[in-house]
Formats: sequence, structure tokens, C-alpha cells
Amino acid sequence: MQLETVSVIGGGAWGTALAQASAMAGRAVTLVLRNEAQAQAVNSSRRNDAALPGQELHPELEAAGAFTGTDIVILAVPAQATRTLLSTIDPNLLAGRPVVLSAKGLETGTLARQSEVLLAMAPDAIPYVLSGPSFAADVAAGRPTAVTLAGDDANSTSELAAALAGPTFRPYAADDRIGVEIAGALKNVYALACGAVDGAQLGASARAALIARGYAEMARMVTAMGGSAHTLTGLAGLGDLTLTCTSTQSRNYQFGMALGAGRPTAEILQSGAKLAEGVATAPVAAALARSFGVDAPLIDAVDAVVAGQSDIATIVAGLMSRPLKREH
Ligand SMILES: NC(=O)c1ccc[n+]([C@@H]2O[C@H](COP(=O)([O-])OP(=O)(O)OC[C@H]3O[C@@H](n4cnc5c(N)ncnc54)[C@H](O)[C@@H]3O)[C@@H](O)[C@H]2O)c1
Ligand SMILES: O=P(O)(O)OC[C@H](O)CO
Repeated sequence: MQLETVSVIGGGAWGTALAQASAMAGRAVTLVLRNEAQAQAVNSSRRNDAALPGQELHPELEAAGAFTGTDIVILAVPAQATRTLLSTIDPNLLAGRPVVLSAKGLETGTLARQSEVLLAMAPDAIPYVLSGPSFAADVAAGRPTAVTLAGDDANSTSELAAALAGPTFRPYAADDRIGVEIAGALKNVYALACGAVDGAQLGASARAALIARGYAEMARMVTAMGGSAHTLTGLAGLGDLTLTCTSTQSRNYQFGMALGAGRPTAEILQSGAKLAEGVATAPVAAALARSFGVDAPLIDAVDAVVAGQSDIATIVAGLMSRPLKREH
């Protein structure tokens, strides 16, 4: 498989960071932005300050205003924008190519995972999922990061992981695409909950309990949807859940803190909050849990708070008064 050139489509924080990591891995990289004017500005300043302020871009990274085809394609727009983005791309340019899905969310309306969206729009693309504990600023600055890269063919996934691996960016090859996708999407929902616990000043013990019970709930969801609970012991599960549920650097955690302080979702969004994928994913995850018959009280709680149908005090009282049961 030829794996020399990379296009990263989506010039936000994560797309810019993955373009930077791919260049550090020795690939020739095109960062595909929305238009030529944006691309020219990035190429002349050697920065993408709108996405990653102050970060100098690698010399092997060029920006472009349109996607024209490369050996590897990485999609890095928000989960709710992936279908729209793909509708603008000729599926022949993706046919037989590794297409790496890096957004962490489930699609509103269809309840689709990102790889399901890809295969609906470009049926001959070869889907891979990249997920794990990784803040864009860390990856772009060359701070040590490890992630999971899941694909359907073990040899090809290892080859792709090697092509994207650099001195400070370490993708571990895996085969459970479903488990990795669900983990990446759900950790954002639990990060909202953990931020809310913090915002409502419920204490570090409550947050730790939430992470542990969230992990158990995530395992029920992954298993019901055809993935492996074992995947959750890795970077995309435990790794990312830990990072996002304990760090105020996380945008989902920050959004949760605002919810926990009693601010309604609409107001937080209107005040210019950064992208928090869990906000759109929570109702989708709740709908999926219902359709798969999974008991998911934490996802339901986040869904209710995000929708303004409940408040933290009521949610906590409800969770604490559930019938006592055995842990496993
Ligand atoms: N930022 C991180 O640390 C990080 C880390 C891992 C994964 N992710 C995931 O990456 C995804 C993107 O996050 P981000 O941090 O880059 O968000 P962001 O808000 O920084 O950037 C999103 C970018 O997508 C672009 N975009 C939106 N719709 C588009 C469309 N239809 N066509 C072309 N471009 C479009 C926007 O212009 C923007 O540049 C999310 O799913 C997020 O969960 C982010
Ligand atoms: O800032 P967040 O909450 O979108 O999290 C970023 C990454 O997903 C962390 O792995």
C-alpha cells in the first residue's frame, strides 16, 4: 500500500494537529481548509492561528483550499459536519484509500457512527478510526501522545499506524472499529457529567464514582452494539475517559462545568463556547441505549440536563436513590 502523502480535511484544532503529527512522521501533508484565501494565509504565515494560536507549522505541511486526492485521507471536521463535508468530495477520490475518521461523536437523526457516515457517502473507502487521549495542542507541539488506530485488516492497520507514527505520536493498531468509535463518542458525554459534578461542587469522590460507573455503562453500550468491552481497557477507552473526565482543558468538561453551575445549554452555546461534541452526542447515545435495551442512567442524566429537562440536584437525588445492586 502506498502511504506517502496525506490530506487532512478540516482545519480546526484537531485537523491542524493531525497534519502537524503526520508531517513529523515524515509524510508529505496537505491541510485542506475551507477555501483558497484561508490556505494562502496559512501558507504565508506558517501558522493556523484561528485553530492553534502561536503554533509554528512543520515545513512539510502545506495548506490547500480543496481536496484533490492523496494516499491517506484524514477527516477532522466535527461529527455533525462529516456528512456535509463528504457530500462535497468525489467518492472516487476516496475509493480504495485509507480514510481515517478522527471526530468523536454520533450523528444526530441517523444515530450513525462516523464510519457508517463515511461508508454511506463513499462505499469504497477503507475506514479507520483514530481515537484516544490527545489534546490538539499537545499533539501539535510534539508532546508525547499515544492513540488507538482501529481498522478491519490487521496488517493494513499496522502499516497505516507505522506511516502516521512519529517521534512523539504513537498510534497503536487495533481491530475493534465499533468499540473505538463508541468509546470516543461516549467519553465526551461522561466528560460533560464530570464537568457538571465539578461545576456543582459535588466533590472529587463523586467524580471518581461517575468515571467508574461511566466505564461500566460504556462497556454495556459497546458490547450491545457489537464491539468488545476489552477495547475499553486501552487508550480509546480508559485513556481518553481519564483525560477528558479529569481535565479542565477539555472543552466537554468546560461545558459540563457551566451546566453544573446552573447555566442552560442555549445560553452556554450563545456565549461562544468551543465545540463540545458530547452536547449533540448525548441525545443520540440515549436513543441508541434505548434501541439496544441498554440500562444507561448516566447517559440519560446528561441528556436530560443538556435538554434542560432536569437539573443537577434532581439528577443526583435520582441516581443516589436507585435500588442498590451488585457491582458486576
Ligand atoms: N481539539 C482536540 O483536542 C481534539 C482531539 C481529538 C479529537 N478531536 C475531535 O476532532 C473533531 C474536530 O474537533 P476540532 O477540535 O478540530 O474542532 P474545531 O472547532 O477546532 O474545528 C472544527 C473545524 O471544522 C471545520 N468545518 C466544520 N464544518 C466543515 C465543513 N462542512 N467543511 C469543511 N470544514 C468544516 C471548521 O471550519 C473548523 O475549522 C471533533 O469531533 C473532536 O471531538 C478533537
Ligand atoms: O476538548 P475535548 O473535550 O473535545 O477533548 C479533546 C480530546 O478528545 C481529548 O482526547
